[in-house]
Amino acid sequence: MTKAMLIINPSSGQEKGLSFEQEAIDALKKRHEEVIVKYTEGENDAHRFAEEACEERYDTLVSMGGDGTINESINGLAEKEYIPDFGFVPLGTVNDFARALGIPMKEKEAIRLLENPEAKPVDIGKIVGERYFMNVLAVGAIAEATYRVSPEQKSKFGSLAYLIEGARAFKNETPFDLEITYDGNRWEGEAYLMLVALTNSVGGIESFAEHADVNDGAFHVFILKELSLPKVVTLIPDLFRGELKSNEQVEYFKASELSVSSGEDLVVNIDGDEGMPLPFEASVLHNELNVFVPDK
Ligand SMILES: Nc1ncnc2c1ncn2[C@@H]1O[C@H](COP(=O)(O)OP(=O)(O)OP(=O)(O)O)[C@@H](O)[C@H]1O
Repeated sequence: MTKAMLIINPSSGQEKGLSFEQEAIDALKKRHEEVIVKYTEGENDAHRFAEEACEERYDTLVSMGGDGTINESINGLAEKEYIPDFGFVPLGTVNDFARALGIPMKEKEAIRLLENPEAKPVDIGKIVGERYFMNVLAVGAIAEATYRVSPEQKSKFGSLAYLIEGARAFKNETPFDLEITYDGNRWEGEAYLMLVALTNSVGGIESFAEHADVNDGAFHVFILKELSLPKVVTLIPDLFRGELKSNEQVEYFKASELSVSSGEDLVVNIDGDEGMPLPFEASVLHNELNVFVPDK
C-alpha cells in the first residue's frame, strides 16, 4: 500500500495553509492509498515529522509552509537510510527553493502538480556537525539585517522587504576579515558580505546566481570585497542581469567543500534564519533528495 504524509504549518503565509488542506489531500489520494496529515505547532515539529516519514517508510512527504518549514523538513530527511520522495507547496514570502525548481507560487497550481509530478534529484548543503540547508548561507551585517524584517514589512513589500533592510545596512558598514579554504584552494581578504548559493534564487531574486542549477554539485560563492560609491550602484543592474559574478567588486568561485573562518565574531545566516557562530565547514550533498517538480 502506498502512503503519503502531508505536513501543514497552519501559521505560514498569513495562516492560509489550512484552507488548502483538503485540496492537497485529494491531490495526494490520486497516487496514494493512505494520506496522513500532521500539523506543526512550533519549532522542530516539521523536522520531527519528516524523520518519522523516513522511519515509517512513507513513499511521499509533502510539506505546506514557508521556507522555514521546508528547511526543517529537509533537515529531517537528509542522510537517512530511507528517504521518501519530497514535495512542497510554498506558502511563504520568498520561496527561493520553489523558484529554483519551477514550482508554481500559486498554491492551487503547486497542489495540482502533486497529482502528476516528476521526481528530480536535487542537491542540498550540509553544515558539518550542525544542520542542512537548501538555498543559501550568508555572513555579514547585510545578511543580519534580514532578521529585522517584520511580518508587516513582509506582507507589504514581499521579498523586496529583505532588499530594503539589506540596503539600509550598506550605510555604516565596515568590512570583516574572512578566510575560506575550498576544494584545495584558499581565499583570504576583507569582505562586506559572503553568500553561498545552492540555487539560482536568493532573496526572491532569480537572477542572483543565474548559472546555478539545483543539482550541479556546487556551491556558488559570492564575496562582496568593495563597497564604495559610485561603483556600488553597478551591483544592482548586474544583480538583475545575472552578471553579479563578473562585477569587479565581487569575488566568485564554485566549490563542493568549504571551510570558513574570521577573526571577528560573526554568525552565519542559514536559509534566512540565524545560524551558528563562525567557523564552519560546509559540503554539498549531491542529488541527496528526490523533489517533485513540474512534469515537462
Ligand atoms: N502552529 C504554529 N503556530 C505558530 N508558529 C508555528 C506553528 N508551526 C510552526 N511554527 C513556526 O513557523 C516557523 C516557520 O514558518 P515558515 O517559514 O514556514 O512560514 P513564514 O514565516 O510564513 O514564511 P516566510 O518566512 O517565507 O514568510 C518555524 O519557526 C516554526 O517554529
